[in-house]
Amino acid sequence: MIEHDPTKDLAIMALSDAVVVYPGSRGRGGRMTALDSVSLEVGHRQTVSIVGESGSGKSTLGRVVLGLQRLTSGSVMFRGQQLHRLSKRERSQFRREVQVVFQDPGSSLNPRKSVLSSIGTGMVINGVVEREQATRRVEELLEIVGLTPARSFLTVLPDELSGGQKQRVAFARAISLGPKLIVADEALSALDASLQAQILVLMRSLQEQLGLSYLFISHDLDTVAAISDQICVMQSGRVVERGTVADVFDHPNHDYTRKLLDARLIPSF
Ligand SMILES: Nc1ncnc2c1ncn2[C@@H]1O[C@H](COP(=O)(O)OP(=O)(O)OP(=O)(O)O)[C@@H](O)[C@H]1O
Repeated sequence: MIEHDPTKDLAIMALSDAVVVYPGSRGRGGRMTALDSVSLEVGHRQTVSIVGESGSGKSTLGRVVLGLQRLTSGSVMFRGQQLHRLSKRERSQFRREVQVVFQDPGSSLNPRKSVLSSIGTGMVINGVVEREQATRRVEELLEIVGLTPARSFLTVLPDELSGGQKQRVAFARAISLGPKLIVADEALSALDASLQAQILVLMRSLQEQLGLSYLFISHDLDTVAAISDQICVMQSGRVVERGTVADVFDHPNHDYTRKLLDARLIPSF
């Protein structure tokens, strides 16, 4: 008989009335409420997108979910447990299971480290593979993210890769520790439209193959529409609208959402 695993029913990540107040906003003095009573859940194999203009609190939310920013009040739960109360063992599980891909892989990949080292070192340190198996496993990961022939990429340095290839390496590294959730913080924003489409295809395929969830942070409604199960629209630290792609695009309730939707119809020159 297959035993029921109760942790499977819990959201991977759940924020409840999350508030982050920065003590002084950069250079201007005074307090800045970057997150204001934000509640949201990311379920298994779900993509929840956070969209909003610059300064709306998206990256702060991403940092909270990654355990890099403490809440002023409210709670953040990882698999049903308060993030700041995890035991040492649970915290290391959290660090493996929640990964991030940033906008600029050029800055998150060490320019002096080969692709093999960038991906393999973390796996060996975290005990995911033995050192002797690392090369073979990195080759498998490179194949999964579409960098083939994988062997030809092992000794390559980040500067020798195109923007799209760097982002594929960033995803290979993110999946190397067996994550449940990837925070993609403007992960497509530095790419042109055709590369964005390719990375979106990759993200969906990784989601299907590995059962991943995504917290997808973006200012671009078009990429958000292509991948989301749920969209949260943020303004001034608050979630002002949430719903499926159809809800938000076809029946926006909030003026700010309508403004974002209208803005994307204006061609940029
Ligand atoms: N460490 C900090 N100290 C003080 N204020 C901060 C800090 N980090 C962010 N802020 C402020 O908090 C607000 C939210 O910032 P945040 O970076 O989360 O927004 P964002 O939507 O991700 O914007 P962007 O897309 O420009 O990164 C902004 O007004 C920002 O200036």
